[in-house]
Amino acid sequence: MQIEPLKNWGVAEDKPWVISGPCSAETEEQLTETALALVEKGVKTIRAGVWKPRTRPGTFEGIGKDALGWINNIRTQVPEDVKFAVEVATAQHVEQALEAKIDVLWVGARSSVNPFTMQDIADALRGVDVPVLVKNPINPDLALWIGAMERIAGAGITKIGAIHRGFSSHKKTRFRNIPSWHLALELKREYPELPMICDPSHIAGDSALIAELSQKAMDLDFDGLMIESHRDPANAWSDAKQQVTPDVLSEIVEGLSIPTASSGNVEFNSQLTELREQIDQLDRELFDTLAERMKVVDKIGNYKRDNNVTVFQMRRWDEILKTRSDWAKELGLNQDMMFEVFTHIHEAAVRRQMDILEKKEAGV
Ligand SMILES: C=C(O[C@@H]1C=C(C(=O)O)C=C[C@H]1O)C(=O)O
Repeated sequence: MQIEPLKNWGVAEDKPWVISGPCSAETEEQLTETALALVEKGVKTIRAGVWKPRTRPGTFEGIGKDALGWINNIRTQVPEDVKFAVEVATAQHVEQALEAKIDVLWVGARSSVNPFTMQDIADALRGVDVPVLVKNPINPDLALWIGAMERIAGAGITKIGAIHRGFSSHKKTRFRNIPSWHLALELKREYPELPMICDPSHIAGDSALIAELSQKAMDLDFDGLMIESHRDPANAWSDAKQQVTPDVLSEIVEGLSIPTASSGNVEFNSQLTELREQIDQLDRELFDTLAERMKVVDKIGNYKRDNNVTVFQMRRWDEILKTRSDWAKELGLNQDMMFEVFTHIHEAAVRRQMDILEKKEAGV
């Protein structure tokens, strides 16, 4: 993918690039009042949901094309450098948004999940130069997210960015969509130039968590934030719980501490090098220990094979999870994290023992 660095997009002079505005454009008055209040607070990119993909039919599905006209009326009341962003989900949306000279388009999570939809959107974008932001698909599938962006890039768009809005999960957590930050970080590792925007509103589902998530995004070196705001969140026609007023939005942005990816401080850098050497040493020991553990797993595998005993041992596995969880607690480690680590280790152990068994079955 050929990706133009964010500094060349002409949208964000400072970090973070703040994109804010209502979940849905509801009335011209609501959109105008919200947008003008945001511009007054220094927001340079206003978002507005014009077409709304909703889970159930019969709920408000967006104003549609008329709202694009409202945006153009607002343009006459704000400085020229204020940009407008809308979500597009079909080729027709793209055509209408481009006709209305919308500055930034984004593709939502319910569209990026579908390669056919993405291809239709990409085909409609061929030959134009407009920034396109792609939200992660609803399920935690990094390849699908990358594939969605590749289709946009394939149409010749170079101003491509990713929006991390969290992932649907059956697990009940304090978030509406679980962040799984590691997927966004992995994307950044693969495409270092790719601008990364965090959407704390959809991760949170609750306006009270937005400040905390925005700070986390800054600490993880995200380039921007897309935050839903509304002049009167409690009476919003969609996503009422997660929208904030322009005043609160401004407080959140003002309250952020923006760390840089590196420091010019010599003392800091030498300390960092020393501590990283310690980490290298500890990781090496961790690997040595894991390799030792796998040798024991192999021995057990051989015994199981010779004695016709199943590889997977439920009771032992249960006991391991309980004791390791207690150890994690005792050592101040995150129990969920240790659960995940051990699940992977166990999976690898079972696979090794299965290989041993299969060799027997194949008569090796
Ligand atoms: C190593 C064994 O085999 C499997 C792997 C385990 C492990 O990695 O600790 C535990 C139980 C088994 O499902 C064993 O039975 O002890």
